[in-house]
Amino acid sequence: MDITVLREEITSVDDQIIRLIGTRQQIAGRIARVKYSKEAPIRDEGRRQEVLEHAFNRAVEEKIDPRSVRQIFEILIEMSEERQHECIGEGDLP
Ligand SMILES: C=C(O[C@@H]1C=C(C(=O)O)C=C[C@H]1O)C(=O)O
Repeated sequence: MDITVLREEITSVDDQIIRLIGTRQQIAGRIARVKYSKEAPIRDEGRRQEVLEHAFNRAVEEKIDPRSVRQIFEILIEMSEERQHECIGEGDLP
């Protein structure tokens, strides 16, 4: 198999991952508005742990390194909390 074709496959998967991250961020923005209307804090430690545990367990099932997957999800959660702060006008991104 030609490496160029395989790299095109990887690029296609990367594009899907980025699109899904965008979708996750949009949903986070909608959650921010619900929290704002209820005066609830953006960070929910219990839910964070639930998301991280779910990602870890799914990675185990998929036979991919669960610790690395967990790290990726820690970054995704940070990004979504940042987005939520932006949505309710508390962000500090430039
Ligand atoms: C999206 C939420 O807000 C925050 C972000 C989370 C996430 O990105 O998965 C999880 C918990 C919260 O700290 C939520 O509360 O569900």
